[in-house]
Order: sequence, then C-alpha cells, then structure tokens
Amino acid sequence: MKIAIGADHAGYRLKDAIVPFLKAQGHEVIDVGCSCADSVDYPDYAVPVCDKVVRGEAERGILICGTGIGMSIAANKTPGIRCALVHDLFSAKATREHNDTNVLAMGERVIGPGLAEEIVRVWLDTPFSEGPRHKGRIEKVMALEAQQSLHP
Ligand SMILES: O=C(CO)[C@H](O)[C@H](O)[C@H](O)COP(=O)(O)O
Repeated sequence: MKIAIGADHAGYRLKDAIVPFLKAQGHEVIDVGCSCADSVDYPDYAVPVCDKVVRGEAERGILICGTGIGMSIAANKTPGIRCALVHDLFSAKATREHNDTNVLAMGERVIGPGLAEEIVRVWLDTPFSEGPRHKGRIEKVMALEAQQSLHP
C-alpha cells in the first residue's frame, strides 16, 4: 500500500520509528516531514498528507503530533478525509470497519512505538465492513461536508 505520513516536532520521533516498520511490511512510504525538534505547526504537515490521500497519490495517511488531537482536527477539515485519533487496538479495528477511515492520527506523548506499530498494523489490515448501515452513515457525513462547502 502507498502511505503518506507526517508529523510535527512533538511527533517526528514516533514517525521516524513507524516509517521503517511500514517499509519492512512492504508498504511504500511518502514522508512529508518534519524531521527535527524545531517547533512547527501541525496543520502544515496534516495538509500535504491529506492532499495526497484525496488526490489518490496515497491510499492512506498517518499523522502524528504530541496528542494526535491537533492533527486529527486539521485532517478532518479536508473534504474526503475521515481521520480517527486512535490509541488502542479496539478502536483501530472499529474505525476501519465502521468509519472507513483513510487517515490515522496518534500522539507520541500518549503511546510508545510498540503499541503505535500494532495500531498501524491493525488499522492497515482491517477492511471496511461493507454493511449498509455503515455505508449509509458515512454517506450522511459526506453530505454534511457538501452542505458546508455550499455555506462557508
Ligand atoms: O495539537 C496538539 C495538541 O492537541 C499537538 O499535540 C501538538 O503537537 C502540541 O500542541 C505541541 O505542543 P508544544 O508545546 O508546541 O510542543
């Protein structure tokens, strides 16, 4: 799978641990940065990752900041993105099955690399449950997005 990944200064260490993990699993990785502890702004890294996903240049996106909250808020502003903030394995599976999320957010200040790698593995491996109830709910969310673009 082709995966875009980005982080801010509070998440780049976890990103740099996950990139080799993804490559070892056979995934192609587009790393948009950042790559050092100099303070940056998380939206500046959420946007390029989400753009790549909505343009089809990446199938999925992974975003990491201190808590994952800023990244998830920023990511969900991009039409077509469904981003989940996940710090446990149950949610990693459920958000793929129920929400068909295409971007995953995590917080380096919340979890360590061992759990983060397991979350990424489960999130990437779990297919969307094609059941009509989930599809209908996602369609309602996408309709909200369309309404908002008509009334900014
Ligand atoms: O947006 C966040 C908090 O919800 C992210 O965790 C940021 O990484 C965090 O705010 C960065 O904090 P810092 O004090 O500027 O390092």
